[in-house]
Amino acid sequence: MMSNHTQISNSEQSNFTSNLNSHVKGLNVDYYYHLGLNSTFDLKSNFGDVKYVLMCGSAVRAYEIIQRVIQSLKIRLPVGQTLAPIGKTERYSMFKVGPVISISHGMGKPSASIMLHEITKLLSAAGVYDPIYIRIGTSGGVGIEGGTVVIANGVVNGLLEPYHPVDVLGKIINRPAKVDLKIAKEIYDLRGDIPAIMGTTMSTDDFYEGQARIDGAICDYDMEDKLEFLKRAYDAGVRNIEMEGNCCAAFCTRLNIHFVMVCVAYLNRLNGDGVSASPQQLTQYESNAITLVLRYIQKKMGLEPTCDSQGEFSIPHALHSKPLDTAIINSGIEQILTEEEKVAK
Ligand SMILES: O=P(O)(O)O[C@@H]1C[C@H](O)[C@@H](CO)O1
Ligand SMILES: O=c1cc[nH]c(=O)[nH]1
Repeated sequence: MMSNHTQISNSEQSNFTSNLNSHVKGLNVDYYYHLGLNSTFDLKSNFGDVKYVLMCGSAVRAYEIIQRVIQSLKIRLPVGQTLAPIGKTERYSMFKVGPVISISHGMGKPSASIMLHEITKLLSAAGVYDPIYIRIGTSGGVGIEGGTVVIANGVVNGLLEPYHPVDVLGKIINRPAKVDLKIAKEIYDLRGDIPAIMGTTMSTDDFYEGQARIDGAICDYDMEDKLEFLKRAYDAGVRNIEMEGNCCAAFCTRLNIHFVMVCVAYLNRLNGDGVSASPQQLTQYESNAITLVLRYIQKKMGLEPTCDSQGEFSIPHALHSKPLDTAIINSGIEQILTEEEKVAK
């Protein structure tokens, strides 16, 4: 069932800079404080060629994504150079190769919103004209199986409304949250062997009560209430639930920036709440969403799509999950052993 909230936003080419806060233009120095950068850096030569801004919650995934970008766009780093995050990394991790930025936004809308303000001002100062922002996330599926990628054709908040409410000067502004349907459809058409659907994504303010889980530390409803809500969401077109999409969509809609969201489902929330898939499975699930986006970028850059659904690079599982019994203290330095290393010992 298609969403009631399916909407098209954004023109073919968008000069988002003309929509930007005019106060910023009057600043001597603009500080992108949480990125650890400011407008006195040579932004034009370092960021002027950016076209794609890939966003995700986790810093580890941002690194994985940029590694996969390097491979799929066949970019060769200058000999002797390795990839390093740009700016400071306490809050976000940002990487750039060619026309692609991969940046983490942390968990939840407040964190995502700060990153969006700062990266967008930075790109504007760098002279970037028409960027495409793509959130590559994880989510809980509603009526779909783990591993299925949902390309959002609409975004709603936890009240099932197609807005992102923002508190400004003591009042709530309900900003419309739209996705670029043309790009979303183009990505969907590249799904090939990857299980993918288009559907509405619900963005909540919380992982537990906000997503109708019954396994949080607080829960004032029962299983029947939970399923009633999830079924109501399903009937409204919702196919997955995450925590940043409506904020990103509303931000981009307000500035006329192309925005799409590609989130893999970790589980079917109609069957349970706990994320019980193995680290290997979760890596593969995340890879599905990354692969789809890389296929799109390859196509736009006139390259043969080379990404198979297994991914060409994956995070060592040890980075995803560090079982307690594999952590040892060695001369004061904590080491995490992989299964292979344990066997070797
Ligand atoms: O991009 P990620 O995987 O961080 O997106 C979802 C929404 C929350 O940030 C987080 C909750 O587990 O995952
Ligand atoms: O159920 C889930 C899984 C990942 N991220 C979410 O926000 N919810």
